[in-house]
Amino acid sequence: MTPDDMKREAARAALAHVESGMRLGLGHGSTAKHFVDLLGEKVRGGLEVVCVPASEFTHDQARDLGIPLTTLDETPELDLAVDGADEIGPALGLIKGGGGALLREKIVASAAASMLVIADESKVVPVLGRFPLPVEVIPFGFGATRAAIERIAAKLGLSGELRLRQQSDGLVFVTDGGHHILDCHFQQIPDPAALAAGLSTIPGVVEHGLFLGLAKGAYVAGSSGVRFIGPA
Ligand SMILES: O=C[C@H](O)[C@H](O)[C@H](O)COP(=O)(O)O
Repeated sequence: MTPDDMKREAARAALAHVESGMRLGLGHGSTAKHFVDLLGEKVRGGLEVVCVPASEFTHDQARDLGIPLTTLDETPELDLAVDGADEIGPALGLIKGGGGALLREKIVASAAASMLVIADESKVVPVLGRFPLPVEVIPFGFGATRAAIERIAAKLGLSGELRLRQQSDGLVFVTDGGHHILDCHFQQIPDPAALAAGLSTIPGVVEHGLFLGLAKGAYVAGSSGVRFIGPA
């Protein structure tokens, strides 16, 4: 099985939680894309759901598949959000935002009664932080915001490069919300809750990619099949 096959199998497992009448949040990324594809097949077969996509990309994919869409303005409460992750750590703590969609993903996940993560086995880690933590920042005051993040990190004993995300053409990456992303190469984040609390005090930080206490379970696919990680 290729890593892409594994992602699809994890997505298929999560699909078993979807019932007619549900209001769903759809995440972003290569694993979430499989979920949306499979959901589209179910919708063509008669499943009735309404969905809030967490990115413009997912919106267009779902629309093209004929999946009924809504917004959090029309439908402020969702039953279930299904999304990928860049890392799955202890207690289902996550790093997300590798694809730049962390802000809308967190808004969508927070509006849902439950969030399920879908991933291949490579995403499961003993300590978060090997994947650079994406922090979404307002362009105004960028230098001051960056310095504030470094100070908060240093207080927690964290160091490493804070890299402004760029596209492959060298232009600065801009999120769907019009913000920039600083990828923080901390390597290890032993106390994610303390870092999340610190980052939330910085005015120029819109949101960060630490998803703590949001996921209720994860379907993780490896070469020997799919396993479920539940709450500790
Ligand atoms: O911003 C992107 C999201 O948080 C993705 O869910 C995350 O990066 C995982 O993406 P993938 O499924 O492509 O590994």
